[in-house]
Amino acid sequence: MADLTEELAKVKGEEPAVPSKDVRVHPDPEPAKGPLDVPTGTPTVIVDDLHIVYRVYGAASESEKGNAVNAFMRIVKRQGRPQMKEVHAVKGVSFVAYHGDAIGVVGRNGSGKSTLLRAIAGLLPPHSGAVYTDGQPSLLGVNAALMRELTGERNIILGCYAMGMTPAEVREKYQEIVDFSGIDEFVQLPMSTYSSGMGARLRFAISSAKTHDVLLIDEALATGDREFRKKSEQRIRQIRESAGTVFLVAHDLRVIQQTCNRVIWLHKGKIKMDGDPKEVLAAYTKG
Ligand SMILES: Nc1ncnc2c1ncn2[C@@H]1O[C@H](COP(=O)(O)OP(=O)(O)OP(=O)(O)O)[C@@H](O)[C@H]1O
Repeated sequence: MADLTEELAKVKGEEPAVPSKDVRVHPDPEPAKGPLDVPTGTPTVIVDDLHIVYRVYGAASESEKGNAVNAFMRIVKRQGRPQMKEVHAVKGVSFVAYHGDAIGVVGRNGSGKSTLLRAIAGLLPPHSGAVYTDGQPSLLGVNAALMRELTGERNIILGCYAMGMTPAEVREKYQEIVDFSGIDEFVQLPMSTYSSGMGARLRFAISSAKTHDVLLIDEALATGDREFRKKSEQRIRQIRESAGTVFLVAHDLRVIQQTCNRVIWLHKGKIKMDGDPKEVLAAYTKG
């Protein structure tokens, strides 16, 4: 900890302030009734007829895929492979998320879940349509991008700064992050020595140490063990209770069932179902 204090003092050049609490003001006047009540607050995320299209340059089009004649003709005609392929990953998705919502996003591989989350985080521009958010959305694993060659300790400090915390807040949260991640003495070692599960746990611990308006979690809990999953679910509930909004992509439907009050089922880039977790997950598992 002495190391950390020095680090902080060096960076800021100031005396530690009284630990500050993360004070947030929400326009939602309605108090949360309980951890799993369906909220009726004000919207935090509005997705309006969103379309996301990836452009892949140099990709083979359907008609020339694996076709030796086409490849030969291209060589004869001295054509390179200038084709541009478009992947229409999200096709006209619309929904509104509210304060206190924890929304599970399910769907088969390639159905557009990660693309949707990245678009809500503002990392992908809409081809058409729009995403409106109240507050800063944070995509877990990107906003707190960690550096493999640095120690866990330094990554915690940098990750917290990257999320906009003050030195006082970093100092206040540091031990809690280490304890939550369960990486113990590994915190002093470079992240390159961590297992993927340890890295994922540290990322989740850092990202969720801050109260987020909109927290987007993409499969980040998948590599954790049972105990860590339980802790993470508890943490997600806390975020919900403080009236943040959580989006959770997970292939493990139990995690979604236990954490979310609403589920969106994406199928080939479109919403197939949006509603109560029990109903949506029952329909999804049926086929
Ligand atoms: N960077 C990219 N460039 C081109 N196409 C992409 C890119 N990322 C994703 N895609 C395509 O967009 C579609 C949706 O992908 P996406 O990763 O959002 O699906 P997903 O539901 O999250 O899948 P998974 O469950 O496998 O993680 C897929 O057809 C995928 O091939």
